[in-house]
Amino acid sequence: MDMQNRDRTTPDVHKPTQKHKSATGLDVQSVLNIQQNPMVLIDDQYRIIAANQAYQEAYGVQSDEVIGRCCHEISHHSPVPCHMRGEDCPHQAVFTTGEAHDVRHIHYDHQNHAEHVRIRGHAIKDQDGNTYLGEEIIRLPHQEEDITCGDMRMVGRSPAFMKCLHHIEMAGRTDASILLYGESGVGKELAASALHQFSARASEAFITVDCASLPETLFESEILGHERGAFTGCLGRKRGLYEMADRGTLFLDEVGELPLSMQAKLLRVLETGTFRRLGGSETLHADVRIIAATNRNLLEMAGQRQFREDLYYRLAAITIDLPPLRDRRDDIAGIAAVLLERIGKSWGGQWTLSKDAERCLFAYDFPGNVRELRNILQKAAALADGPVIQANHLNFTGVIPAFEAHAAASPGAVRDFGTTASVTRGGAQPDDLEALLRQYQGNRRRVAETLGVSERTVYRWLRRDA
Ligand SMILES: Nc1ncnc2c1ncn2[C@@H]1O[C@H](COP(=O)(O)OP(=O)(O)OP(=O)(O)O)[C@@H](O)[C@H]1O
Repeated sequence: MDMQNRDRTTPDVHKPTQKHKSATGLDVQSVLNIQQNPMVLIDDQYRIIAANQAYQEAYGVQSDEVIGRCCHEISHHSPVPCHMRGEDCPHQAVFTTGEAHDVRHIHYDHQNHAEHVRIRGHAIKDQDGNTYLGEEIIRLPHQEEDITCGDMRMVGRSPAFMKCLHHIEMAGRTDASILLYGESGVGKELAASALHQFSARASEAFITVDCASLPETLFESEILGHERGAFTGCLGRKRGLYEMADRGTLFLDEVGELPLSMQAKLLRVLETGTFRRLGGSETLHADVRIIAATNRNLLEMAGQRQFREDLYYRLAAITIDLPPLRDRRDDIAGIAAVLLERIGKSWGGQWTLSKDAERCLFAYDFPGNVRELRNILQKAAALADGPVIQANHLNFTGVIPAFEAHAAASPGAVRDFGTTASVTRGGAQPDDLEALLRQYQGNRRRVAETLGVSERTVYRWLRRDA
């Protein structure tokens, strides 16, 4: 907290340490001091009752400067509790359920520097039965702030993203199957890789199966492998992707695109962990953790008999939703900066965004999410005649960014491409693919219908572009 700038009008509440001491017969301060991590005790009105020595040292404050102040004022510099700003609030959780609650937050120190922290909230009772929140704050080293997957970083600081990151971190530590939900380009593959990084399998293989582009005829040989001579033209023995993921993770991307016949075969393998290579007689076993991703509602598909319900439950022990970029606009500038850094490295240049360009991006709805942001930035960097990208370098291909739309009194207006877009049946990718995706809010099925091609073809075009 910025102690210099703190709100001096905050009511001077009772000094609860004394009250608490007499109720429990213990000196709360010295009990908290045993804890090596920063720790605070908070009452049901969000007021800090006590802060341990580690907390005072970490945040450069004296305990009498924080006692009686609201926790959200101190750690978030916010006049309202964090759940009112869309965050996962340990105070709300502990006082509602009485259960311990872990979250990942961004806190601000006394110099207003943001830092990533993990918070463990515990319910603590006094002798009169009153509940308090004991909050242990685990400060994350700088390098753990963004999750790194190879040379990629999962960037974001918005409440929605922090919530999602926390779920990824927690779920990653289990060995359960995980189903990632999210629109196209939202970062599902990156999240799958982060889940693997968090798991005990991190040093083993992470194998991706692109379910949308895997031809039905090759499913068995690709997933299960084959023996020499298993089919015409098959010269050697090959291990399948499932076997290659042994002791590691198999990521089933776009699992909703799997035809029913393949779903049955996949389920059989996942249920038993055993398989036979095509043309082989030996039963083999692999220990594989499954992560799957989709942008489709698999339960709805199950209702329409397009997806096997038993496979759904096998895949979705834990489900994690990845929020679309328009629901975490505060992340746009940070992600754009990282993407421009990446573009600069691979193209040998350096680009930044002008304030106007940043505002423009902030106002845009990004139906294609982070992938679309990356494409827009690539085009802008190519168009810019200097190191600064201006608003007029950003090409939104027919979609009016919300702030311009407000001026035009037609928010979110989209150019109507109708069904007359330059249709390509199966061959080269049509020029209007991106525009159609925007028009249909990333719904690839509708784009495919409009273009008269299969969803898989649309998917393949997108992958080629990625
Ligand atoms: N939080 C993020 N920070 C930085 N880059 C990101 C983030 N999320 C996604 N990206 C980048 O955006 C691009 C698209 O991400 P990714 O392929 O993981 O999306 P997806 O949801 O799997 O898409 P699809 O559904 O089309 O397969 C990638 O280049 C990825 O590195």
